[in-house]
Amino acid sequence: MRELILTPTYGEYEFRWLREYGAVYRIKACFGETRIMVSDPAAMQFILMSGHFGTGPTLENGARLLYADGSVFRAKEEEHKRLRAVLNAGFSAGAVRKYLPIFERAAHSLTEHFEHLSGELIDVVPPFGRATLGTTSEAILGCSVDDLGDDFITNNLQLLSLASSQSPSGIIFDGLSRWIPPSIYETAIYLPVAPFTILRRAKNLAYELGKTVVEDIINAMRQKLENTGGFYGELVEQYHAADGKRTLNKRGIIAQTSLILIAGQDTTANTLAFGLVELAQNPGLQEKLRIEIHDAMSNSSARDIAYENMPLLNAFIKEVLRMYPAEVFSDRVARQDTVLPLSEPITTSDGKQTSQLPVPKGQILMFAIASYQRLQSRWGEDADTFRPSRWLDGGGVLKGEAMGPYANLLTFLGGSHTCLGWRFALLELQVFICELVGKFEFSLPPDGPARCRYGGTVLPALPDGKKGAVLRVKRVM
Ligand code: HEM
Repeated sequence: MRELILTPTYGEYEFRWLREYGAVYRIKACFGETRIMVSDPAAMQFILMSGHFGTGPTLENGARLLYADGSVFRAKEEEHKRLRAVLNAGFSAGAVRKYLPIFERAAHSLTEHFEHLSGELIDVVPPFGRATLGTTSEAILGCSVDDLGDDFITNNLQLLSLASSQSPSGIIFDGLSRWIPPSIYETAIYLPVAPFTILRRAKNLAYELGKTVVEDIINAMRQKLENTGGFYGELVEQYHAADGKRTLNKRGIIAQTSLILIAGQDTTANTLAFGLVELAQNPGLQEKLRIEIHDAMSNSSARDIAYENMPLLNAFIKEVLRMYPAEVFSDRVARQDTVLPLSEPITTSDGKQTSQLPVPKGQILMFAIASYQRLQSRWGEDADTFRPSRWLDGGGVLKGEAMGPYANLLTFLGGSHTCLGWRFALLELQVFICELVGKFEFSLPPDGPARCRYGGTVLPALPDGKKGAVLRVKRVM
């Protein structure tokens, strides 16, 4: 686990193990436990779709500390299906398209921020994080990032910094936590130590925010005032109009707040930052993309840009999502004795070849998304190279069965817990990239590009290891 998580650059060992041992192999975890790293496509599909696997202890415990009971992430089986059915309405293609003005306003604010600093070196990660927090909050809760209040923003920054810190003791605590009963684990949040104080406060602030938003919407409805409550406004209206079966009550709506704000923030902001770092390393690609953006803008008003008809933009986004999946791995646990089907046979430790791997109940697997997205059998010999043109010339993509909701990638997972906000993130990335690359040139700082390191998700890191990506930003239009 140390080699997997604590390396200065993410994947130093993992991608070597992938080439050496293939798409299924064992790694050592804490206290003698062995986990199975899985990036074989057939096995991953089975893990997602068979119902034989549940979320593993790391993800489950993390969610207990971060997200409210009643949030869609923590819900299981029928309750999860019910919540998804209600929440999907705010994240469908049509719903997300309605958020376009919100994304555009946020993109313009970034332009205003950057143009004052034109020619300077800027850490782009903090403004991106604030922008993505703002779009989610405006689209879903109907309130701007300023409405969230100083306490919320301060705690949000502390929370993200906490999530991005990794240490050997953290790995040991995680290994131990497997044996701690959930009820006891949940009370850990009341321990008087700094990390738990931040987590406790984050949960409380999100609850208070959700409660205020929902109560304001209800009051506005009573007074027959305009409902400006974003998707929460629609949910409250639905609840009052319907019999309650396919809707969420006040408590159910409030419970989604911490999850939705966190899930949509750093994931999207870091993806954007990684994308710009790649462009800064490849000025030719950056210029080609800028030309495509200027062409699209000159042929239509900003509001009518057909983002889906911009081949290089979309190839670029797919390649960023392939190389920098926020959730590089995720733990899963076998709910029963089962057998994993494999796309390619493996050689077991006793020298036998097999296309099926028996997995006993309780075994923890590492669902290795980053490795899957570097499989040479699926993406070609140059799977480790950032090359957006692979999506244009058709070489090295779409081999084998369909995976995930988008572009055969597992960046947004797949199966019943597929990222609720994947269309939201995609349109937001399209809008932000068009605005920023259309107007600014991004180049590298003297000390080179940000690294990619693990901190709960993968994140861009400065030479001292802190989260950040410094770029020289120069206005070009
Ligand atoms: C590039 C950006 C994003 C990436 C890479 C991403 C990735 C993911 C992944 C991998 C999961 C599954 C986690 C697991 O079960 O192991 C997930 C779940 C989720 N995501 Fe995203 N996400 C992104 C943006 C967003 C946005 C913008 C939102 C909302 C505004 C969002 C909301 C959610 C929610 C609510 C879930 C839980 C779904 C469920 O359990 O049914 N995500 N995301």
